[in-house]
Amino acid sequence: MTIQWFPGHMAKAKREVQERLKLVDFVIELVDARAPQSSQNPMLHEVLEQKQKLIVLMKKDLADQQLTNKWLEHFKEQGHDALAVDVNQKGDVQAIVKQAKQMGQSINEKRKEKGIKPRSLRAMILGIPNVGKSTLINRLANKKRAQTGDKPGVTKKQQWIKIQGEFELLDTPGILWPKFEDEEVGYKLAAIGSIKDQILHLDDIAVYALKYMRDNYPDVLKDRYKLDLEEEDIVLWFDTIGKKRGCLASGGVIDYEKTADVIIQDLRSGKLGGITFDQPNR
Ligand SMILES: Nc1nc2c(ncn2[C@@H]2O[C@H](COP(=O)(O)OP(=O)(O)OP(=O)(O)O)[C@@H](O)[C@H]2O)c(=O)[nH]1
Repeated sequence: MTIQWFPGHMAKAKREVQERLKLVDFVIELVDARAPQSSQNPMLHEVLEQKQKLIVLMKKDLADQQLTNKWLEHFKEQGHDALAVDVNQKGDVQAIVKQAKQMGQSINEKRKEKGIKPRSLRAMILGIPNVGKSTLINRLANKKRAQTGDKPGVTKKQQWIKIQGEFELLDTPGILWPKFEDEEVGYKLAAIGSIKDQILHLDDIAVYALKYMRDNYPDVLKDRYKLDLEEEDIVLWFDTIGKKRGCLASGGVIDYEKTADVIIQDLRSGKLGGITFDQPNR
């Protein structure tokens, strides 16, 4: 299933999340480490009200490590607990459990001060499509549970899962829409695969990504694609990349669509190294 975010769907998603928020003590907000700002839901803070949250920057293995560290500092300066993870690293997943345990303890201490009996704390995972919600639930539960997929929009069903005796996690994550008012944010989200490829043209996404890399990661383009960055005509960049990667149509002409696809797949799979599209304090 792929979600298309029409106003009706957005209102329904908001309502569902608000309902389920009543059941939990804190939330684990997932953002994509490659675009920690653009991959936040625009109104999450409003929905959360006073609820404590742990921000988890997912897919750190695909992001620029230096910027990930800056983003962590940035979120901490804002008073949030924040962590960056690669779900394939057990230690990273364990760090979430440890942090959640600490949050639970501090919430329980506050309860105690108010004369409320401490109890096992409950949490839910929230995030935009394809950020890694189901994968993280699976890893935390240490089981193959929720269905996961490469395409945005594949999560269902509901139950509590005990996480190492430390807290209880709602089996179904809350899915919220990404930001899409701003065109540049749209390109960033498309580049990292958070919105459907059909919404923006593949070649426009590739052009956006190439220009961003020219400005922020020039060495990647020089090393990986041997591009002449003095050359301003992006079509010639496509020619170079297309030729190098065998993206040819009949008659030996460059297939630009195929070339765009190669660029995007290289980017999303991490073949170009860690790339991050949002910079803190910019
Ligand atoms: N490289 C990398 N890939 C990850 C990581 N976490 C998740 N993924 C991949 O991201 C893709 C999407 O993961 P899902 O768990 O299906 O994402 P979701 O947020 O549940 O998606 P929806 O069901 O669309 O809301 C999958 O291909 C995962 O393997 C990570 O830390 N690193």
